[in-house]
Amino acid sequence: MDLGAVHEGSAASGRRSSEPPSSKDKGPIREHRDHPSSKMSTFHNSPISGRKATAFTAKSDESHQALVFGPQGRRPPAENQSPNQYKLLAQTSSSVKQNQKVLDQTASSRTQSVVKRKKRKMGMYNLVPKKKTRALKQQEKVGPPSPPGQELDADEPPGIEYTELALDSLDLKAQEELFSPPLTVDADLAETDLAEELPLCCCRMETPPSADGPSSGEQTCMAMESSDGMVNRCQRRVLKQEMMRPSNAVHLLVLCEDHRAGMVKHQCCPGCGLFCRAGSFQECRPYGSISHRFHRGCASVLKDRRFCPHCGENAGSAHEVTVPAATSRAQPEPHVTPVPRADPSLPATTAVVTATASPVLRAKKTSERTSILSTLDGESLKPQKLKYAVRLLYMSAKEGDLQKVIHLLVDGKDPNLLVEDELHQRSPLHAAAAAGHQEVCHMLLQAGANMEMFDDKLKTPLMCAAENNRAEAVKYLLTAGAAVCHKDVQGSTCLHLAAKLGHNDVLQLLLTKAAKYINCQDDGGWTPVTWAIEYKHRSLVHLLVAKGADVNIRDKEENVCLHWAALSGCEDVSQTLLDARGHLHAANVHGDTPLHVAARQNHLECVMMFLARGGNVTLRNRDGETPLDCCAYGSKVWAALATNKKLTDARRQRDCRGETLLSRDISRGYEALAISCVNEVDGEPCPSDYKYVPDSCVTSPLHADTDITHLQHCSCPEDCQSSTCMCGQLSLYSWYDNEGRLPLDASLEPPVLFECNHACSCWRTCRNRVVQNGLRVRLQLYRTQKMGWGVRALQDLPQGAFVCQYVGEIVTDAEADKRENDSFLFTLDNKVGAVHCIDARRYGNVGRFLNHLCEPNLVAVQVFTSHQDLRFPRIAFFSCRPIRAGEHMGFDYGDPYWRIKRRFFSCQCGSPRCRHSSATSSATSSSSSSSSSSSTPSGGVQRGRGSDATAATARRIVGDGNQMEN
Ligand SMILES: C[S@@+](CC[C@H](N)C(=O)[O-])C[C@H]1O[C@@H](n2cnc3c(N)ncnc32)[C@H](O)[C@@H]1O
Repeated sequence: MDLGAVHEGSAASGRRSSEPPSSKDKGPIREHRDHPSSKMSTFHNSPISGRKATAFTAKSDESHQALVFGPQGRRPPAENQSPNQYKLLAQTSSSVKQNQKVLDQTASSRTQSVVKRKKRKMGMYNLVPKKKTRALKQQEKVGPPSPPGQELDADEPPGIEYTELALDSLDLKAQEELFSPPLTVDADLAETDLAEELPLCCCRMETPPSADGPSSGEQTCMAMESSDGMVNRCQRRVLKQEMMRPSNAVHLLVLCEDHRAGMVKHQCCPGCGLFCRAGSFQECRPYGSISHRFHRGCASVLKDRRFCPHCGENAGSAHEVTVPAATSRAQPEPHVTPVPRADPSLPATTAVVTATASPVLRAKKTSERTSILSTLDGESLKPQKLKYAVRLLYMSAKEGDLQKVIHLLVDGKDPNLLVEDELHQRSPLHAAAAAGHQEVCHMLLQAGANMEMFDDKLKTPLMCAAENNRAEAVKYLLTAGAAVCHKDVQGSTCLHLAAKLGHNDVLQLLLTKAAKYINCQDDGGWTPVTWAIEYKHRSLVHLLVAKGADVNIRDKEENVCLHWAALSGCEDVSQTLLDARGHLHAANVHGDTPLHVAARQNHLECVMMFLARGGNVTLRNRDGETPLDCCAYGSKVWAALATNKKLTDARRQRDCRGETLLSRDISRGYEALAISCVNEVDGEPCPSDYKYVPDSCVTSPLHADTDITHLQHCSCPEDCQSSTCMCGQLSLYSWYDNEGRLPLDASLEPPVLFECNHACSCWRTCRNRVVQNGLRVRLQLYRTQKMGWGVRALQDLPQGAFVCQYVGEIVTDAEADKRENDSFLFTLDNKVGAVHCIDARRYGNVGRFLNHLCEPNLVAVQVFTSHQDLRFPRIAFFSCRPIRAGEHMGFDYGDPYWRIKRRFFSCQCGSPRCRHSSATSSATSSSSSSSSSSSTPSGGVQRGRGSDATAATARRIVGDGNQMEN
């Protein structure tokens, strides 16, 4: 990952193209990553491209539940045998005699049988399900024919020993698979896999001595020497009764000590059973000086390929050897060298088998009197096939061949040796985990495999499983306790690998144990979510972010996740990152913001998204470039950025005029529509010396009549949809038209309205309910030039529209007189009982900001809704003429108000017909002062008293209830 390189190489901008490489080009990121950072498409040197598929078709041999170690294709296990025993086969002496005829069979028939019995291999053991023992016993009798030379007499005595290893104790999925029919072998198996199908010789195995056999003194060696077409039988006496054979294709032989030694040295041809010690034969030398002898026609054949019948190496590499008969016995063993034992003190993780370091065996110079068994049983023999055996274990683990793995593990093969495999040096557990063979992993762990072993790339088996999307294997290894904290050579954890490769299920599994490593940075400073973003694994990004991935962690180039999202052009990912508080204006070491990167990459959607989320088109990087400078002139990205810049500039000019949004809703959500507050005049903050309340309140009991039985109500069965509805004996009918407007006659006083209420028979949706429905008009509180705060409409309003109420604290007249500030007092006087006022000074709604207009566009109307106590009408403002959006709204405070207030200030409504400006007030002062106590100007409802409470002389004009007296 190198945004700087992309930055530099951007074709869109063309910038930096002539510049020498900057210091960032030599940064640790590039050095470490070794990726072609000049191109976006090859951004990471991802293991995706370099990784070869390692998943093979899992092979499953016959269905098995228990493992029975016995001769191939021979007998089912005896049910009464004890588990956990591993014994070489015993064979009765009668069968030995019968086996004599095997020696006459041709080599070609051997190889054919090998091909036919693909799953019945020499040197391998069968797995027979314990529960199927009886059934298989019958099947075996009528089943696949035994190979030539291995046919059994129907009455063959049950003298063969079997050993069972109970698989049902393992509780593995493998049990199911073992019962399933064998899978077809993938035609694309690699050459090495083909080789693993081949049988191996069993030159170093022997049976226990048979009690039924002849005594040693009675028997001569059964070995047959072949020499250029001539076959000679050995005549030496047999000292030991243990039998041997080079392969299961030939019969067991009782041998003299000389031929026992020759057998161990692989001098007996597994194809025909004849010893190759003179004449012409093939010699395979798989590792250094080890020699495997066989006849040309006895090579194992599989898929038209020929292999050494001893070890499975390609027979093409075997050499034709000719040994003169006379010298054959005296020929030394030049190719055999001692085998050093692996140092057990060395840690398993460091044990690597290579061709050059492969130990080879020099067979013990045993005398004929030395027991070959002691040689066979001796540990010194084990490394002889070390490389091959370990590789076989590795390949078996890789292929998921559970039988073979178990066999090799039981045979003592080390599960912790690393094996060279294509690009890697890995342990069998790495291979099994990478291929997703959960049951093989389990078996290897049971055999002592190290779960935390590193391969040559410092990857653990868990990493291999994660990298290859092996969810089951990952789950198993996590359950088994595999550590999740390890880092490979690039500093990647298993989380990085899964995120990079888009392995959703694996990532979810890993997060259950590795959540605390979710923000772990690799050698480039990248976190798992960074990789998921770069490779556009959207669901993984969402998952990681939801699990707490920090999207603002800086990599070594100071990029945050949004830089990478901009680079990959993922608009939705960008959105997710911004929602997770990603820094849109974060600058990397080049000063580039995500908007610079998106612009340079010509990612229009990202650019538009960033702009929509507040991206700053004017920020400059270290080269002085804005995002506009980074994109191609005339492109869509350029157009989007240029348009945004124009709008931004215009807005800034407007901002210079000073309109500032002080509150998006002064009602704090209490009104159905938000009421914003702006100030474009001065620095006055949003009014805060009162509490916004949506309905009038009291601070001392008023005992309003809220008795429901006292309510006038309509008895209309449905609702009062008609303006002419006269339902009931009471004159409760709708003043409102179908649009909810109040038809007003400017020449008449506004009526007192009685809206339908909860005592009515109509529905709550009835048309005669407008004021009680609350605010329905978009209003704004704004700073006026000369009248302090004012209210304006943000929409056009027709005449008769309900605008808002005058809400405040309902107080008695006496209480009102005591109040210091009378600027927000509104008198409620219906000449019924004691007079009350609404004081919006301490508690109020938007109505408290309505100013006086000499040419008002609002009129105050008394309305009763939930009660009809005439002392406490609601004061509702309706538009008395059409109002344009942005128009200042106000009502006429009334002349009595101004007769008091003009001593302190004059009207600033600015109307050409203003009656209370300084100019007009002086002209009218003399006349008004003489008539102040008797005048009853209509329309004014605001109470005026003067700013000095002690000088208050105001008296209320009771009149029609809409006027006030001073
Ligand atoms: C109910 S408040 C209106 C809101 C007020 N403008 C504010 O800033 O809070 C009444 C006060 O507004 C001012 N006012 C209202 N109408 C006015 C006008 N036409 N000319 C001058 N001042 C006015 C006066 O100070 C008056 O006492």
